[in-house]
Amino acid sequence: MASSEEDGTVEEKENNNKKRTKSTVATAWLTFYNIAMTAGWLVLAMAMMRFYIQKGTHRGLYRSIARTLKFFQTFALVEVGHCAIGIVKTSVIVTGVQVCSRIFMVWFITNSIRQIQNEESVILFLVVWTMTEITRYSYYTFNLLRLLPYFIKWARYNLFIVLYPVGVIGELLTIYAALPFVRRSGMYSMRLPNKYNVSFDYYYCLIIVMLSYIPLFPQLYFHMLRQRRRVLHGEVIVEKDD
Ligand SMILES: CCCCCCCCCCCCC[C@@H](O)CC(=O)SCCNC(=O)CCNC(=O)[C@H](O)C(C)(C)COP(=O)(O)OP(=O)(O)OC[C@H]1O[C@@H](n2cnc3c(N)ncnc32)[C@H](O)[C@@H]1OP(=O)(O)O
Repeated sequence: MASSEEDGTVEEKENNNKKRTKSTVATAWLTFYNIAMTAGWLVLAMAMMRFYIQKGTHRGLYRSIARTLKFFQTFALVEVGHCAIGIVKTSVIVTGVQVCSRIFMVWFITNSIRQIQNEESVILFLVVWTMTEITRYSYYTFNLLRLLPYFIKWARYNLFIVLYPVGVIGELLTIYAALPFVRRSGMYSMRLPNKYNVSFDYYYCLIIVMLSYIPLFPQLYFHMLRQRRRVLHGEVIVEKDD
């Protein structure tokens, strides 16, 4: 009897130790990841400012930062993994929609269609994304290190109120500007007849993507408003599971 109780205690201790090791590894990884992402977006911010100060125009700005942007925005896919394995308490769906829509904007719109790279709307969403990500990743970093200054917390949970809709406007105007080029070039499209007997029109796909902002964006925005109430005003929010 005594020995089985002891066994139970040993097992519990082992489990607790395993959990502690896991959470130390997870915290170390997240700290490294968030520092790297803050640095990446700071590099982008500085590159954009330097370009604009030196050239006095936004023309050519996208090309000059394209590689760094593609790298850091694509690397954000790791965040979907963080949610999936449970090391951050965030919905896989909410994070997945946010990250995938950004990756789509970078790779399948801005990077693929040279003719729209100098649109003002591209600069609009780039500036907004950069401000958001510097704030967001530095918030996570300082939070993990338990050194969070109030102004970063305030910025994380207030700036999005304006930046989120402005970013969406920049993204939608960019996709809209891409439509005529996509229609004319027939890019990423498959017309019948072909050996797969499949037809796909990227032009209509982009229109569907634009329309999908109508149901999806409010969900992300209200999610952030709930997070804001929880973090800044201490409200207890019961979120539905994925
Ligand atoms: C394939 C084609 C797809 C086409 C789809 C088309 C539809 C698109 C509609 C979508 C439109 C999106 C537009 C968008 O791109 C525009 C912009 O971004 S504009 C710029 C403004 N943007 C923002 O402000 C972004 C706001 N969004 C986010 O912050 C995140 O993306 C979001 C996933 C929404 C964040 O939600 P989350 O639940 O993570 O909130 P919290 O930050 O409060 O975190 C909750 C807890 O998790 C901890 N956490 C999360 N991540 C980390 C991390 N990396 N390291 C450490 N800890 C982390 C966080 O600390 C919280 O923990 P605790 O509660 O303990 O404090």
